[in-house]
Amino acid sequence: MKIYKFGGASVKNADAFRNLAQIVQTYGGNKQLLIVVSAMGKTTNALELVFDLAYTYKDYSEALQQSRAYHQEVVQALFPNTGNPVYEELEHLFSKLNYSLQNLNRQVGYDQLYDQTVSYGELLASTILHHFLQEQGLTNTWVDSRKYIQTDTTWREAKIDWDWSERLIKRDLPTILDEQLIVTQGFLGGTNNGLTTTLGREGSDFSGAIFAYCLQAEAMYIWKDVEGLLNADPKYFTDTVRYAEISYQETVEMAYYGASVIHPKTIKPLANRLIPLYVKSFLHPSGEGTKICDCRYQKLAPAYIIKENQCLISFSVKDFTFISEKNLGTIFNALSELRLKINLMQNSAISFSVCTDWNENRLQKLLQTLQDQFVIHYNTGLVLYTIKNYDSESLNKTIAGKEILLEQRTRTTFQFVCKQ
Ligand SMILES: Nc1ncnc2c1ncn2[C@@H]1O[C@H](COP(=O)(O)OP(=O)(O)O)[C@@H](O)[C@H]1O
Ligand SMILES: N[C@@H](CC(=O)OP(=O)(O)O)C(=O)O
Repeated sequence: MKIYKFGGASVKNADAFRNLAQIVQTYGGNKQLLIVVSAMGKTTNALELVFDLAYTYKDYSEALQQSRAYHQEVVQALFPNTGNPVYEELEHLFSKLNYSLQNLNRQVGYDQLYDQTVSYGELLASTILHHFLQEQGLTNTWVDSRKYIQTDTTWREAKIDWDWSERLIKRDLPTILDEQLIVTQGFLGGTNNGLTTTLGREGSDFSGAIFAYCLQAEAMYIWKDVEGLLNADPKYFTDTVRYAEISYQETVEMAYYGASVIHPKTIKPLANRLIPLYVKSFLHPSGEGTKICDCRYQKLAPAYIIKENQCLISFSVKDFTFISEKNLGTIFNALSELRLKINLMQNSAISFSVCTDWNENRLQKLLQTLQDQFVIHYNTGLVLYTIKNYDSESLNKTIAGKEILLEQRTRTTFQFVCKQ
């Protein structure tokens, strides 16, 4: 069996849904295929905004109505028969969402309520897709991924209970797949007492990999708006090269450094069971794409990765003693507690610097926690550049004209932080 994962761009409007159905029809077959779908377009961002307004007692009705109208417009274009059950299900989901926004139990905290809200994006998209494929003669079962991907309660970044999820998935899904397709949601998990969790932003690729791992799929395909895994993001670079084949290890490093085409957690479950991952274009589905697998090759074209919106924080001890392992332990603990991920770090005799994603709220908390022990300076509005498999040409071309605040290199990887 295979996994197909379609992200927000693949379901951003009615034509995108039609194109998706065509891909499933042509390449996917009518069984032994599990389809993971994300929220339509930028719906998750829109729901984040709705939730923020509701949580802070502001009027969210217009923002929610915009999202509702967006979904209604797509449904009206896809289902000329207004008697189709999708209409009622869409209304039901929006009523439930509105009800829960009106009755937020703020005592449980922001993050838990966030998950109960933004998860509607995937519930809506998968409901529409289920009915649309059904209409196209692609018989399928809508599966609630929250009942199968079991997690802890680390809201917004839930940790998977692999054994339990595998047992549940293996118990129910293969029998369905023997007969027909499955449509399910990316990004979502569930706790053992029935609450919704999310797996981290852009986490639908990871959901696909979880299903692939548990079902021991023969392959997973992620359908994107690019020709495959390229050596740079075409939004920033013009002369990109597609990798025809690339290793799990190389890909996981690219994703970790910030190549946003694949969620960093996607590779491990696939690599553990040697399941190949294909990155394919939903715009040119017959194109070769990229195969990510356990492979060896001579030399890859340099890969350029950009991570924007970075913050460089430096900690110095107050009494000119050296930065010790004990100091570092204190800093790491605080960063970990606040879920501030280190993208790059460097230490000197009396100071230690880290580059993290910019998050004002978390940074303020970090300052509160550590300012008694360290002198802390920070710069915001920065970019982290990484060149993997660099050579002098790629390096000189990239650093030209940039004001570098910090740089680091190994034999294969060159990284630097500079102003935006
Ligand atoms: N190395 C890369 N190769 C290809 N695309 C990349 C790369 N790095 C970043 N991207 C970006 O990833 C985007 C596709 O990923 P994403 O928008 O997350 O897809 P979706 O949300 O539809 O799953 C592309 O449009 C491209 O701009
Ligand atoms: N909809 C979620 C999950 C996701 O992975 O989306 P996409 O596959 O479109 O990146 C988000 O935007 O975070």
